[in-house]
Amino acid sequence: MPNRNKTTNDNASLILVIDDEVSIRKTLIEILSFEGYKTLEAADGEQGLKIFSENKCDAVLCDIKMPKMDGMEFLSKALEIHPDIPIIMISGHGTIETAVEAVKTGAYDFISKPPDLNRLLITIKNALDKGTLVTETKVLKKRISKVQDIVGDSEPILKIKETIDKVAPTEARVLVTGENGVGKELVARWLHEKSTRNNSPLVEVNCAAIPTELIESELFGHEKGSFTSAVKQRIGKFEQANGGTLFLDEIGDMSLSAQAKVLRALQEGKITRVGADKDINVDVRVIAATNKDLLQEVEQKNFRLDLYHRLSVILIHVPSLNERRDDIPHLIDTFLESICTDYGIAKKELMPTP
Ligand SMILES: Nc1ncnc2c1ncn2[C@@H]1O[C@H](COP(=O)(O)OP(=O)(O)OP(=O)(O)O)[C@@H](O)[C@H]1O
Repeated sequence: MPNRNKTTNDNASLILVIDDEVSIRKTLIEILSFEGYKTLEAADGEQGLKIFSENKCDAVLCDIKMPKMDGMEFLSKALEIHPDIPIIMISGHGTIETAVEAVKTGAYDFISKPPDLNRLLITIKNALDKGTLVTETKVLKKRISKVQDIVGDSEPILKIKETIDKVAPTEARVLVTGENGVGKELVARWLHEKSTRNNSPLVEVNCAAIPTELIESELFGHEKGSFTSAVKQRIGKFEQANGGTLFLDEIGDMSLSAQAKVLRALQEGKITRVGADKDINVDVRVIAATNKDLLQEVEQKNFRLDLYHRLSVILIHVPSLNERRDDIPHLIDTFLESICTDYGIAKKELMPTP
């Protein structure tokens, strides 16, 4: 259990103190607790490593000379588990050179024994600030990073990647089919990313999520006053995607009247805002996706055959995981790693149930 001081709050940073000298360890714990930090303690590197790997520490203070596992060994093992958690070495007489070596290996800094209070607290504060910055940078990088990889090396996935590489740079429209969650949107994103349109926007419309009466205005925009709630002029998704790619997700759920207008936009490269009398030229590549069997929808007169032909110049079917079970371990591994990175914890391993 972490030691708690009455000024400690739940958001306080957790610091692990590893030192075999009880008096030094207790003093450090007392100072840190007094400053409002949460603390954990260990009497040697081995115990320290166990605690380190089981808890989400924010920083570590680690002595160099210790029984069982010394500070240097702890450092290299801890860096393998959590390379971003700052580790501050505590060096006694005769271990300064080793402490310098530790910093070269990856320790954040070192302080000398007996620790000077101000130097100790400043070093800890700087280390914690650095740790926070590293985590924030990682999260931000991930957020702005390009499209997530399509994970999997099953035959169908390799074939899909090959098709993406081949058709992305062309202007061909693509219809992506497959069950919910199989990665259709990911395929659409890669088609855009690898196209010459990738400096222009990829605009996404979930056709199933928009009420039928609003879909036309959503896609083509409207003029002020064209219907009761049209209080100002609005640009539609086709115009927003001009020069780029429009991803029409769940196209099988689009109303027949909207389908007719989308067909015209595809045939003529022109759209008309709802309530307007003039056409606007648009240069948009359309990628559509559906979990429905569109040809069956055509038979049932829910989907226009001419639109189907326009959209399905290239067909990419993404099979369900049930049909490509070999990809499951890769996906688990990827998601586990991504979640653990987000939470700043060591990567967990999943074992099959015995
Ligand atoms: N092969 C894959 N590699 C990596 N991530 C994947 C893969 N397949 C699916 N995902 C992830 O699963 C989630 C669902 O994928 P996505 O939205 O692309 O599926 P979808 O087929 O478009 O789903 P829906 O039919 O519900 O719109 C996303 O977070 C996506 O990144």
